[in-house]
Amino acid sequence: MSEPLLQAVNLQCERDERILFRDLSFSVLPGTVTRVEGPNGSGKTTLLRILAGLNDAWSGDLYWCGEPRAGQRESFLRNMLYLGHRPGIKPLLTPMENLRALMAGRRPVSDEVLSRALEGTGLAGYQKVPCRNLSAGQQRRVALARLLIADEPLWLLDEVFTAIDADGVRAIEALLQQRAEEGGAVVVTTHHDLKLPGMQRIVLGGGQSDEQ
Ligand SMILES: Nc1ncnc2c1ncn2[C@@H]1O[C@H](COP(=O)(O)OP(=O)(O)OP(=O)(O)O)[C@@H](O)[C@H]1O
Repeated sequence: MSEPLLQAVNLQCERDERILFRDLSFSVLPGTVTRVEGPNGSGKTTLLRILAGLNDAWSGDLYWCGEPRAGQRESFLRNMLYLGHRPGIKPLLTPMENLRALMAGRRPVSDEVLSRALEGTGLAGYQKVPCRNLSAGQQRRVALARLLIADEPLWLLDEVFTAIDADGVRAIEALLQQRAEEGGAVVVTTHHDLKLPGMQRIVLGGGQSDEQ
C-alpha cells in the first residue's frame, strides 16, 4: 500500500470547553477522496483548517508523507491546496484578477490558462466583470476555477458545493474523482450527498469513520 500523504493520529480539538473530537485517527492515501461529514457545529471546518495548518488549537500528531508535518512546512504548503467555505474572492476584482491573485506565490500562469479555467467553470464572458456583480454561485465558480489549474496533490476543500447548480455539482464530483485517479488526494467537507467509489468517510459529531 502506498504511503499516506497526510496522516492524523489521535487528534483532539476543544472549543469553548466542548470537545469537538478526540482520538481521531485517519490516513489520507494517494488516489482517494475523503468526505468529512457531520451536523452543523460538529467541527468539519475546524478539522479542515487544522489539516491545512490554519488552526493551532489542537493536540495529537499530524504527518506529511510519513514525517511530522511541523518539520515540513514548506513542502506541505507547496503541495496542498485549501479552499475555504467562503469563496474568498475580492468583490472589486474581476474573475481573471481574482484567479491571478489566487495563484500568486505559486507558479506563473498565462492569462490564456486562467481564461480557459474560468471558461471551464462556466464563466465564459464574465472574465472582466467585477465579482460583486456576479451571483453567489458564479462567485463560487471563480474560486473553483483554481482547481482546474491546480497541480498540488492534496486538496482540502470546505463546502465547495455551496450555491452550485446540479450541472456544476456533477462537474466538481468529476474533478474530485479525476484528482484521485491521477494519484492525488482530496479531503472535502460537505452536506451534499457526495458518493464516489471507494470514498472514505470521517464522521464527526458522535459517529465513526469508515470506508464506503
Ligand atoms: N473562531 C472560533 N472561536 C470559537 N469557537 C468557534 C470558532 N469557530 C468555530 N467555533 C465553534 O466550533 C464548533 C465547530 O465549528 P465548525 O465551523 O468547525 O463546524 P462545522 O461542522 O463546519 O459546521 P457547519 O456544518 O455549520 O459548517 C462550533 O460550535 C463553533 O461555534
